[in-house]
Amino acid sequence: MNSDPDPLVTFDGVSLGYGEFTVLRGIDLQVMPGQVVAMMGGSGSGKTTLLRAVTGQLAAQKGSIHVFGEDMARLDGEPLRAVRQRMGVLFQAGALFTDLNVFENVAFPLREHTHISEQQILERVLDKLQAVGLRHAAHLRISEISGGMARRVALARAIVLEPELILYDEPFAGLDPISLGITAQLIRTMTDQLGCASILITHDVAESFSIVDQVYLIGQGRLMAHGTPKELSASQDEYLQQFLQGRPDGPIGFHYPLTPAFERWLAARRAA
Ligand SMILES: Nc1ncnc2c1ncn2[C@@H]1O[C@H](COP(=O)(O)OP(=O)(O)OP(=O)(O)O)[C@@H](O)[C@H]1O
Repeated sequence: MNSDPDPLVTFDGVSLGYGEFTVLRGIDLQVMPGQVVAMMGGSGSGKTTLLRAVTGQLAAQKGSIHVFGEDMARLDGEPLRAVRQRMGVLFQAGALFTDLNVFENVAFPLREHTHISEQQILERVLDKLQAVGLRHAAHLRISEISGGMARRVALARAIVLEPELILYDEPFAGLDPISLGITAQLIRTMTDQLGCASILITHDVAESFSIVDQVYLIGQGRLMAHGTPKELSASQDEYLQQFLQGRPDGPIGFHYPLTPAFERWLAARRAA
């Protein structure tokens, strides 16, 4: 009997981009149940683009993407919605509803997507708020909580449907060192408690390396490195070391790449 679990996400030779612009080429990756995986790379390297491909907002230009065993290129309408419902997504801004209190914000997906009773909603929401340390803040208005607390409410909302996969877009951005450490630990414990997998986009090497199982580093339009934090830290690769140490000079470029679209725009401007 083969007891290996199936991957939740598989990219096989994937190219991604917008129109004629290809951002990433030849991406192979796998996310297994129980794993926390970091997608890292410089600004504009394509991390958010990768996340959009996982949610099915962006189709592969080449190669194949499977999520929960489903070929994303073949899904739309109701089957695509069903796949998305198995994911929790935590966007950078968090986007809480300011006219609802903490409890109602977290209850929102349950009211939208399930038919469970008010009593069950109450228990489920309090349980998730407990997990992020905010059970006793359930009654507060969004204007009454801090930015760091708002992130945790957004996290509780992202997990309230008990997803099999959670996607985090820069969960550490703008957090003070303590909130940052708490958020990182929460991502790890949420993943372990729910038995799901988590993918996080981040620039934060120290914090993410302390909690993730796998790191994918993208740059120069491709996958530059992949491995455990320990493997990557031990690598002698110049690009990787520049990224990990945050050095300004090295093979990582600062300039946005030249594209035919820019050349056409400039030619038109000059001709005007
Ligand atoms: N909707 C879009 N249409 C066209 N180009 C886009 C679109 N979204 C992103 N891009 C381009 O794709 C490239 C990758 O962008 P992406 O947002 O994935 O980068 P990122 O790694 O998440 O960056 P950052 O860390 O700065 O948020 C950039 O060059 C960007 O200009």
